[in-house]
Amino acid sequence: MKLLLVGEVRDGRITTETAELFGFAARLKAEVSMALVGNVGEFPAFSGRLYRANGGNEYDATFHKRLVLDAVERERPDAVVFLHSSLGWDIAPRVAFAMQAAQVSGVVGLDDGGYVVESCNGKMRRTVRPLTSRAVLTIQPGAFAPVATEGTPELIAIEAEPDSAIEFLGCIQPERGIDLTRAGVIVSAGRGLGSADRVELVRALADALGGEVGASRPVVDAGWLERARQVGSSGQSVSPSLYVACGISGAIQHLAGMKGSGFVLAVNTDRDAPITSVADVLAVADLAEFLPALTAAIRTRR
Ligand SMILES: Cc1cc2nc3c(=O)[nH]c(=O)nc-3n(C[C@H](O)[C@H](O)[C@H](O)COP(=O)(O)OP(=O)(O)OC[C@H]3O[C@@H](n4cnc5c(N)ncnc54)[C@H](O)[C@@H]3O)c2cc1C
Repeated sequence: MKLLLVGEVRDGRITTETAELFGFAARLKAEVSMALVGNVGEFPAFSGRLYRANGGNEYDATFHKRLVLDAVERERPDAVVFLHSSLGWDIAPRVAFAMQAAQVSGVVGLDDGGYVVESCNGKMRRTVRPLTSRAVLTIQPGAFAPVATEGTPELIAIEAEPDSAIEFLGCIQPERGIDLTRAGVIVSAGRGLGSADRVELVRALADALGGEVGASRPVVDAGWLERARQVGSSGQSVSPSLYVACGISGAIQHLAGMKGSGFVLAVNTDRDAPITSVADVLAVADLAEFLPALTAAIRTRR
């Protein structure tokens, strides 16, 4: 199987998630080439063809799509693989349409010759198989472990007319108010809290442990905590020595941001919640009872 991986460049560097594309390819034992758009100082180490275009630092869907299609034309892969990122989910359908190829979005696993994708907001999984001879895939960050690759790629320039219907006006930098990446202890709030006032239970435990408060995305979307506290693929990636997940199911997008944690305590009423796959200890309990009891026990020992 031949895969054309579409790497990503941010701030002049290849993103760390790009290595997960190689992890996906390794699981399929596929032959790989890569397309890369943007000015970078160094290239990924692998043996294969690297189709690259300088410029294109300001994202433009039409231009990027044409560059990827130029690489597709030259490489003729069985599948084009993007990350399921804001770039991937914008360009992949355009490339799939141009190739008249099936598209499978947000792949989290491989099963029996098919691709596993999540549905119902991560509560279910489906396995699908493209019926076209070629396919376009996006893979969920965090789903495939990055692999170390080596070698020197053969560089091939790709080109396209920068002919767009959209003018780039500027970027808004995200708020960088709260840096969870350096926290030694993080106590994170999940939707299982049930209501905004229960955030205080999480905050009290974080204070008792001398740690920071984190959150899953629904908690942030509900406005219970600031967006800068979100942990996960579209939030911060953290690696504290202790991570306490309170009422968090363990969706792959959340695990992507916290699986580098040292010791993981999960508090959940569901003993089969996916968070058990990364938890060192699972307390099967109602957090409304468990968190105050744990906080009080820690305070008495200090
Ligand atoms: C493109 C994309 C990017 C995303 N990025 C992120 C991201 O960066 N971070 C992120 O977190 N999510 C992200 N998500 C959302 C993600 O898919 C999940 O929907 C989300 O992580 C679920 O949050 P949760 O675990 O808090 O809620 P749920 O999945 O609803 O889980 C709630 C948990 O609480 C437990 N529970 C309920 N009541 C109690 C109680 N009283 N006591 C104890 N436990 C209880 C339940 O058993 C359940 O396991 C993203 C989704 C997409 C599509």
